[in-house]
Amino acid sequence: MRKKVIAGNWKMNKVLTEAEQFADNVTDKLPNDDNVEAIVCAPFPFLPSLVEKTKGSRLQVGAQNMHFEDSGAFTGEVSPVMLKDLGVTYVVIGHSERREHFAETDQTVNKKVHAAFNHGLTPIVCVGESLEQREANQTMNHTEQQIKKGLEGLRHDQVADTIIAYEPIWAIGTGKTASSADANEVCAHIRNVVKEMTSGDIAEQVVIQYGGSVKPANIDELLTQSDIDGALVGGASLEAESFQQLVEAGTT
Ligand SMILES: O=C[C@H](O)COP(=O)(O)O
Repeated sequence: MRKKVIAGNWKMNKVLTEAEQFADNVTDKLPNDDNVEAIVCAPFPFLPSLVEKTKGSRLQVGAQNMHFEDSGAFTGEVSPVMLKDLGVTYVVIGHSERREHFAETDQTVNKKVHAAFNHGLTPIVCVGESLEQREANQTMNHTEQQIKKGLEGLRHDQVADTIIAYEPIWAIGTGKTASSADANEVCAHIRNVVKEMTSGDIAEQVVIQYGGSVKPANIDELLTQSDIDGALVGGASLEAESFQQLVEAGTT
């Protein structure tokens, strides 16, 4: 059985004291269940403090982006070496907001995914279609291309360890969730693409999350779907109580 992975993506929210308060409220309340992984992907300035505060707890800490180079003249960027050195374990790569506002491409996603594995970080790779693409029936083809290009050149064991987040862009922060059946159909397609790229065994191991207006009220139904193994959650991950409820849902 694949474990459930519930990851909060705080995006550009909170100040340090709020981030620390969240950790203080959540760390000792998470379910003691190996079948669910709880991750919070926070802005860079909060990472050292969150890593410190979550030590020995079930809450893992992730970054929301990184550069693919180890070091160099890249003003304003953060490298995988820096994240690893801090004790960060996960990193979101290729979120649609980075693709839209910061010129992230499948090629940079691929370089970052390789860099993550080279430094012992687990990538959470985001894919998903726009409303226009969905209406033009391009959802399956678009997500397939994003997976093939984003994961190109990985060893099979690395593909197995990759977390894929399917996030239809039109469902992010809009309150519109894909129906659980529609979300599952795309996640199943993504698993099939992984199977074509690797093997049936590897495809069965890959964790595929759904993201887009997930909240405590709708997560149960999403997680009952055959190919949805967790959630990447923005807005509803910001409050400790709501995040905790989302993680609890992963235990059922
Ligand atoms: O990374 C998270 C997604 O962009 C979803 O955000 P949301 O839960 O606020 O819709």
